[in-house]
Amino acid sequence: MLTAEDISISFGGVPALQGVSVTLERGQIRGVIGPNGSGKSTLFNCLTGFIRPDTGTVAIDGRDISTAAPHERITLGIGRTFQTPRFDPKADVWQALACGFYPATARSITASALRLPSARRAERRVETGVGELLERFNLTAQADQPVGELPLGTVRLVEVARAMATSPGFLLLDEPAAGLTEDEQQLLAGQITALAQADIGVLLVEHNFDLVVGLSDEITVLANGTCLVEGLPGDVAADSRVRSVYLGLDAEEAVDGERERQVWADDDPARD
Ligand SMILES: Nc1ncnc2c1ncn2[C@@H]1O[C@H](COP(=O)(O)OP(=O)(O)OP(=O)(O)O)[C@@H](O)[C@H]1O
Repeated sequence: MLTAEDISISFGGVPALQGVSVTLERGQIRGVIGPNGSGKSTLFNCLTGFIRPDTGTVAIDGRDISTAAPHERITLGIGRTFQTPRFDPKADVWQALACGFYPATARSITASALRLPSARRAERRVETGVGELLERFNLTAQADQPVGELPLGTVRLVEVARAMATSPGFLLLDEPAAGLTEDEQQLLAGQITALAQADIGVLLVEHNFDLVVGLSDEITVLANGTCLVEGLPGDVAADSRVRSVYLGLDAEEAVDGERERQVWADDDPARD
């Protein structure tokens, strides 16, 4: 289990997070939502090691990783994507995915230059791994296409696939649906569900409330740097505090909206 416990951090004396705790189990999808400035990205960055909280701990299966650097957390099993996908636009999909294997296959320049057996074995592992990712994420047809020429929905899939190169136990997605069309969101939702079915814990920091409600097993709602509500999607959607702080809906609208979402989720073959 990935846990963040009692995380607090201030910027210039202004609190961004105050005593926030979250857990993420393998196979679970946890949505993290909240208004702008509520602390979602800060929490994400504390989990991935880009920010060190003033107080609180981050742990995997009880092992404290609070002082581990971002690249160390990748090797410890935390994969991540970025709000704005980070790729060389000229790299093709195959090359973009191959980059994801770097933390696990780094060899010395000398070994590569001399074509030592260890370097050749590492190259073969990357080739096999990229082939598997292309297949798993239905990207084989785009393998030779430059990332910069792909639609945003496909780019985000490539990013998720790249994060899976290190076989993380936990995958943290930072606003993965931003800028996607409805169809692209559905495709992404199907892939996220499949990841959880493969026993990967997925943390979904996302503005798209409907997507989070449709996908998550549990939702954490942040407001003003604190955990406002945590619970099942239906309960969160109907919670009066969430409605007033986040949704701006009245009680009936929120409950009706949740019923509609439930029908949508039940009809969605991607969730089978
Ligand atoms: N590096 C920083 N320096 C100063 N203040 C920061 C920094 N990062 C975040 N903050 C502040 O911390 C608070 C939480 O910001 P954060 O970006 O975590 O919120 P968020 O919920 O992710 O917002 P959004 O939905 O707009 O991305 C905000 O008041 C923000 O201005």
